[in-house]
Amino acid sequence: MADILIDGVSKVFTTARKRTLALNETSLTIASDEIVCVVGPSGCGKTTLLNLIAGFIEPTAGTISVASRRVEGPGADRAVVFQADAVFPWQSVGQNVGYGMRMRGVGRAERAARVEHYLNLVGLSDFRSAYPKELSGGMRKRVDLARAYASGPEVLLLDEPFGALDLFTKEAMWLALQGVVRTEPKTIVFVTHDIEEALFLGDRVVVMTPRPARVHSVVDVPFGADRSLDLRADTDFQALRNEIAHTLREVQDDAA
Ligand SMILES: Nc1ncnc2c1ncn2[C@@H]1O[C@H](COP(=O)(O)OP(=O)(O)OP(=O)(O)O)[C@@H](O)[C@H]1O
Repeated sequence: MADILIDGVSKVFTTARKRTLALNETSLTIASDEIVCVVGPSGCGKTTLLNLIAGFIEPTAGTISVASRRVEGPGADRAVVFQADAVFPWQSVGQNVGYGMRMRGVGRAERAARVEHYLNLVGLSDFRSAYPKELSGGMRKRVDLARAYASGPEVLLLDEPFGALDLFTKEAMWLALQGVVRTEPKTIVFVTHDIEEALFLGDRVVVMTPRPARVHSVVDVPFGADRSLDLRADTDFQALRNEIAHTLREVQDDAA
């Protein structure tokens, strides 16, 4: 059970020149194995929220707990995937996926089995010995995903992981992620600018206000676990997309 409790969290960044209130008393509860997608105006504080859950930075006020343990720094229970590839170019795909396990001292045989398992899950079994420069952007993203999974976290934190991919590759990644999550559910917080991506992947979509960010509203996504790309043509899907786009325009206008 890895639920996430974000309780009254504020974050102030202070530099020599200015003080920025990035998050303002934000509260949100995310259930174990739930996928919550976070959308909001650019610069509102979405990455800040993810970095706080990851434990890369500390809240100025409030607390975050994962599986009832207070977050006080990074931990093996949480893995992060960013937009930029995090693969090591000097390591093969298999070595990249096994990296976290090697660091934790997982034995060679178990490591090899788990690398195989996760490469299979993301459809990269044939590329175990390839090097990242031999892969497409989408394939490198699959390596990132397999590596995050293989490190054995309870929570996955994804910060616009598919933001740099073309539409077709992105769609393939939606299906790949959906497949992996179906096989091995995780608690996932997924930050994106793409409303369709949020609706396609999420159990709930959280709409943030402009900076300083708070949760503006939470949309329940009613499309079940097995979603095909055709879902986007569904009138209910389009109605929800329009509703979220409208809300985002509204919160931006209110702040202007
Ligand atoms: N380390 C930092 N030091 C100072 N200010 C920061 C720092 N990190 C973030 N900020 C500020 O906090 C605010 C929120 O930034 P954040 O990256 O969380 O927004 P975002 O919603 O993820 O943006 P985008 O959608 O453009 O990726 C911004 O005004 C940013 O300049």
